[in-house]
Amino acid sequence: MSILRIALPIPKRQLFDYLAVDVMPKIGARVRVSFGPRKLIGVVWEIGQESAWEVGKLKAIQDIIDDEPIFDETQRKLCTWLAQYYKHPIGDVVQSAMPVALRKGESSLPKPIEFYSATALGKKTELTSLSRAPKQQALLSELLAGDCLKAKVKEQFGAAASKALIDKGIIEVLEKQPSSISTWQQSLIIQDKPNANVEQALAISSIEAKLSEYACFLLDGITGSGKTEVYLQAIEPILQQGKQVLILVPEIGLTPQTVHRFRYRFGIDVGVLHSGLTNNERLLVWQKSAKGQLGIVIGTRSAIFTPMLNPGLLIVDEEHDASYKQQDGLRYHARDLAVVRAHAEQVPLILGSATPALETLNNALTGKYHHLTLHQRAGNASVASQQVFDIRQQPLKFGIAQGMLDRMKQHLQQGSQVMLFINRRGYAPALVCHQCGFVEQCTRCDKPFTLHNQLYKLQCHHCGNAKSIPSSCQQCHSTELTAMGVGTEQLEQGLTAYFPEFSNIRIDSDSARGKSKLDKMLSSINNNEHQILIGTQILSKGHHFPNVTMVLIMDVDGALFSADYRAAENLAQLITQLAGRAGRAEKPGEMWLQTHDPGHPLLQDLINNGYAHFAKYALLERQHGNLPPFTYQALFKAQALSAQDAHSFCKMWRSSLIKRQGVSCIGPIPALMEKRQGQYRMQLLLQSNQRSSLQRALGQQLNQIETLYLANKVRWSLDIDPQDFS
Ligand SMILES: Nc1ncnc2c1ncn2[C@@H]1O[C@H](COP(=O)(O)OP(=O)(O)OP(=O)(O)O)[C@@H](O)[C@H]1O
Ligand SMILES: [Zn+2]
Repeated sequence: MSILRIALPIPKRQLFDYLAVDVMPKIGARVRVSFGPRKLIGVVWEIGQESAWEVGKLKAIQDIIDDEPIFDETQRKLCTWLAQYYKHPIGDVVQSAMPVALRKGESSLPKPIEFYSATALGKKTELTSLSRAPKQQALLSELLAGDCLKAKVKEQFGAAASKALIDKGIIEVLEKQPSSISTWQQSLIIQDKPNANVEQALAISSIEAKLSEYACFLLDGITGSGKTEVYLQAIEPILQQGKQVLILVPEIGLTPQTVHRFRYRFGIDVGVLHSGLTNNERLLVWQKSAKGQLGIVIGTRSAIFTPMLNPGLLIVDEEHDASYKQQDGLRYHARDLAVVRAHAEQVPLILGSATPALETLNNALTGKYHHLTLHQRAGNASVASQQVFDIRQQPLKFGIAQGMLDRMKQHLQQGSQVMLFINRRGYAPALVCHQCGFVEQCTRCDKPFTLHNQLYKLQCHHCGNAKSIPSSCQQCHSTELTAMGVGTEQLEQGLTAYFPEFSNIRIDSDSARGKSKLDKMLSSINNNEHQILIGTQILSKGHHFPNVTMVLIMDVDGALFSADYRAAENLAQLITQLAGRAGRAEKPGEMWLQTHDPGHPLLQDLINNGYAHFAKYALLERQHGNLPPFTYQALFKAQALSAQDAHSFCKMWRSSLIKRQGVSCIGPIPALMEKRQGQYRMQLLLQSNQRSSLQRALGQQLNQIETLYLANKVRWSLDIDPQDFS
């Protein structure tokens, strides 16, 4: 008898056996089953002849949702790899790989697509009669030239204009079946393609030589060197063959400008996937891509799961970016999964960055990846100069030294924009009592509260805990409470008063909440509406602001003394990316870095010799220190209300590990952030020179972990290739 092995959304590392009724579902299709008192949606993962359970007691599935598989063979391979490599329950992996709408049981078949069309009345309507409603007039004029997608109309003309015309009976909504829509292959064009420079041309031809097989390229090009142009020209022959391209970008790099560049060059619709979409919008891109109806799909991390009928090429832009690693649940790295996927699909993969991750760079230097380099800025731009500014013993105004304010003034007066980077949002990182020195702390995390003057609140940036600003000190009751340190809000306030003639804009996760808000802010910068740009990480990468000539990094000294071995790499990437925002067009640019430690070897090396030089030495250091990428790590984390419980749990787990030669285990030790949200956090770090030994040591014993004493008091997780030790 055939047994269906089904991946169910249950946190167990196993498949569940069921029987079919009448019709056999296909492997990779969704089915509904009852599981205890619950009804669940699962995916048929295997069909076998035997079961470890008594066949007579197996339940039959309730019904079949998909006639055709929604997971093809490659996707199933990827999920199986993810479950094995990250030691994660297969059912949960399969859930992560599916759009939310499919998890909920929605049909996987595309819905009819809605269009606006001019009615008979509309066709007779004079455009001039709408001259007092310019948006309606423009919309009707567009529709008189041909029908238009509902979503596109909403984006271009707004919902009000279309509603008004519908109410007047001038336009109507029509439905068409997706199959009747012309394919993108027919509308493919090549528009405004610049001539590649020599380095770009070399990179493009190396990629073109491997278009029909697996090959991984590191496109290692300095900021502004025209990596995106290399992607565009490398994609061209792929699209001309009718094949599809999947492009991953970091969370903060997916701007309308990026999408526009691809859409404009090829004149085709581009599928876009990001966290701001509704479940149905996501599903639609997924369906279209699976049916081959999209030539290009661009998206953030989870877009790596998008199925493609005719895959041709994968690209991971800014491959070093931390947002590619998921930090909860299935802790996968989308860049690494892209390598596995490219291999499974036998297509090439391009990893692009001005500041490659040391892992990736090592793979390129050892010949595992093809190393393509771009050393020069594209067009007429020159590389920005980089300097440190010694702020020891200098009075600071809202965190800035006078010398730097003078420098800013020169740039501003020449009509350029100046960008300031500060990694602390809010008004000030702490509120201190001037009398007794007491610092207001979050009791759940034992860390200082950040002062937010605009919200009139103290907020914990680790757990979100907030309270109103106290009027007196808890300890000595003095009312002299002072803000210590500088955050984005204070900087904005200070600069507004100091440079009243120039407009400034603050971009951080407080001010730019919501996708469209950030997009608006970015275009207002490009329109030169603001001269001073103040921002956190959000401003650091991927943006092309041609008029920025000076970048000032306020303070990164904290990162120079971090306990995390990746801190140096991350800091070097941040500084290089920030410097890369200056002087991207005709006007030359400069980057200044304020520091109390101007002679610090890392800063000196970076500034004098550049990222590539820094990275080579950092790799040597990692090698001597026996650290990744020369060793492989897994981090076991446990947290509980009592530090003792978390500690004991780690110890128990440690003793259950399969002893293997060459695998070391450090801990239990407290996490870098020992307490968070009222929970004490302990860690065990496993390390080995061989990936396979580490994988084997982790073995199967995770299955038994739930049976450990304390399992109900401790929350635990396992992070393979951890990036974050906090
Ligand atoms: N061959 C070329 N000729 C003329 N202009 C070019 C060429 N290649 C790229 N450019 C222009 O140079 C600018 C920078 O290119 P692009 O954005 O592709 O660089 P990038 O390497 O992706 O940048 P970053 O990594 O800093 O985000 C863009 O305005 C682009 O249009
Ligand atoms: Zn907190």
